[in-house]
Amino acid sequence: MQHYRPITRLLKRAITVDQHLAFARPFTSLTTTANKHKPDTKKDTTATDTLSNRQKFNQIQPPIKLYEKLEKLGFGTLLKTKRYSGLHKQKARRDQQRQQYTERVGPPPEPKYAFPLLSFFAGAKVPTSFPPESLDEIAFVGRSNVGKSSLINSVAESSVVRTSDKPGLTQQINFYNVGKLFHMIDMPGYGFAFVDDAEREQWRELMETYITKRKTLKRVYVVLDARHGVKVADVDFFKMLNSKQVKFQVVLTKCDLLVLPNLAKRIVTVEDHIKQLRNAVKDVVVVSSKTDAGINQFRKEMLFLMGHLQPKEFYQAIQAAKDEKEARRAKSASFKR
Ligand SMILES: Nc1nc2c(ncn2[C@@H]2O[C@H](COP(=O)(O)OP(=O)(O)OP(=O)(O)O)[C@@H](O)[C@H]2O)c(=O)[nH]1
Ligand SMILES: [Mg+2]
Repeated sequence: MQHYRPITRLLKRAITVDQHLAFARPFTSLTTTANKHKPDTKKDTTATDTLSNRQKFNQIQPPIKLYEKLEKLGFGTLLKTKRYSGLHKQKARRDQQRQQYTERVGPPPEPKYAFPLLSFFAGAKVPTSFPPESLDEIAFVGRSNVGKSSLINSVAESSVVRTSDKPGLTQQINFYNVGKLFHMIDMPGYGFAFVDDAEREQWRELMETYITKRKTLKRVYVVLDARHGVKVADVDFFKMLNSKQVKFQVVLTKCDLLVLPNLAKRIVTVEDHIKQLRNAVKDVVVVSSKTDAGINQFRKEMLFLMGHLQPKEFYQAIQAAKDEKEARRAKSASFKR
């Protein structure tokens, strides 16, 4: 009889935790269909417990709003299949309402936001080589090979930052100057398996010192590969940032490699992970450095965060000047021919 006591206690705890989660979830989409029907029965808890992670992932029902946001950012469209017919009906209704609104007010023009020229100005392997604190800073961290360096290139429309398809390319903290507005910081990847323990510990200490001691650091972007989502190393890093009271936001990259429904489900799972962390920004950034989907919006958010977002007309004028220059060049090229 003594052997069964701890197990029963554990089971009871599992049930209360599951019930707590079911009620704490802000979206109905977060509850899997299994616990949606009967959230508070003992039988049902064991049914969800037996589901594999893949099955739980497949059962997530992201809200229509999320699909609409992703379509607008350029991550493809929802297939017109029977499976998504309910969502399509909801969408058609909302489209009609929106059309009526734009007929009255006119469509909102979204300019192309731009960063000034990106340049490398310092690299640090030890904390003593950090450059002096001057402009505000944004840092990009994440596991190796998730696409941190590519993301910096993409937002700055640059090729200054070195990238590679082999993990572990960035091995020091690199500081980049964005015009003379602010700095972007590229970090080595954490949880990298191919370096020895001593080196991994040295990188961890270096990153932790930078993140916790740097007064000019305004935001840490934790980059995740959208295909893999949150891994154990990421959870540890989230906890570290949260305990040190460092404000951070999750960026899902390589989103071009997922179909739209899976991308929406991935976002829901990531939001589920960070919702309890006080220092996490609840909005998840979704981008692809390859197709540039979501990059313009991300650029706008960063400019706003750094206090350098100009009125829309500023960017519209830059774009108009660029288009004019391009048209003139095309005209003279055709004339020469
Ligand atoms: N399809 C796709 N590939 C990407 C994207 N972003 C990065 N990659 C690829 O992912 C690989 C790794 O990119 P990096 O930017 O070097 O990754 P990192 O996180 O800086 O890696 P470490 O410096 O090793 O920590 C490269 O082959 C990139 O071309 C993306 O949005 N979509
Ligand atoms: Mg890198």
